[in-house]
Amino acid sequence: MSSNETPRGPVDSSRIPRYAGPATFARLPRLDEVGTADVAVVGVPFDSGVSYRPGARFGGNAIREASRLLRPYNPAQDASPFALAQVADGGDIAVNPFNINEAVDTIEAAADDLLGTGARLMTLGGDHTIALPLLRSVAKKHGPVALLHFDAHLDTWDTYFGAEYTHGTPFRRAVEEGILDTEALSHVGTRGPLYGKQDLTDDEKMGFGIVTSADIYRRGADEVADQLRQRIGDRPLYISIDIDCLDPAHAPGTGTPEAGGMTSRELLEILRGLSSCNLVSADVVEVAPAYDHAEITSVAASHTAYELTTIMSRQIAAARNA
Ligand SMILES: N=C(N)NCCCC(=O)O
Ligand SMILES: [Zn+2]
Ligand SMILES: [Zn+2]
Repeated sequence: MSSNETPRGPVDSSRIPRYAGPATFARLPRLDEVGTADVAVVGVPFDSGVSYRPGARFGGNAIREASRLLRPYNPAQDASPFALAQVADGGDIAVNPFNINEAVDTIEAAADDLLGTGARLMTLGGDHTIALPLLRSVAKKHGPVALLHFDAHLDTWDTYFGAEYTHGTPFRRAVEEGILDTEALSHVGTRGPLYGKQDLTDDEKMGFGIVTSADIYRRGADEVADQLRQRIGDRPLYISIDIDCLDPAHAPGTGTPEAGGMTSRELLEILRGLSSCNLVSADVVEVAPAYDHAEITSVAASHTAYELTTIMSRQIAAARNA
């Protein structure tokens, strides 16, 4: 979008019922309707990398359906994200469910194309495997990026059944490939049983800091966000949000649930506390609607993507006006 064009916003839900018509994220226009976008919301319906319950291939569309209720003004960040920048729904990246290596390459190539247009990516998964090709693509553009990884799990394990590309291994691969800025890597919301203490030792050696879900409970969202912001500084930042960072009470619809997680309120508040960070792209993954109830998980995921989109839109507008 050039500076003198007005972004095309969502369908007006006070005129056309919000439950009518096909779902795009937040009822935004499709990317092919606007040509190019500042923020492209894209689905990646891929879940061949999961170690337990499948179904995250349906996550993106469940998030789109749940996002019909989002409204255009975000009071928590005092911003109208879809007026500040052109946000559009880029549809789904069609990937091979039977060949993980090919799928990973397809995701990277599609992300290259979208980032090449100047858009930032707000990706809706899919399982966590997809973070690796997305990070590869982002790093081609920005160099090694800071990473905030919200998840119950470390996802820095080595292999499963000898497979390198799985939803439990993307961030180890990313560190090995040198595409992350190892001065600014954090897991947030970590909890639950591990394979052994070595998991933590290995993870620390890769450069990750850990904010556990218990830390968030004890210290509060504001203090945690302050600490994360200081660590990130003005580095280009990628945020990857595995919806299982939330307690199963707040996100039952996911493949590898762990008790004792943060609330959706805590997650949203931490994100709002990061609004000044240079967020270059983000993903929300691991929504598996078959295990969901009353859209609890997909509603939480839609609001999560909305906060992330708001952060990006505010920065795009600020840069444009600078
Ligand atoms: N990325 C997610 N959601 N889970 C990873 C769990 C890996 C395991 O089964 O040990
Ligand atoms: Zn997880
Ligand atoms: Zn994960």
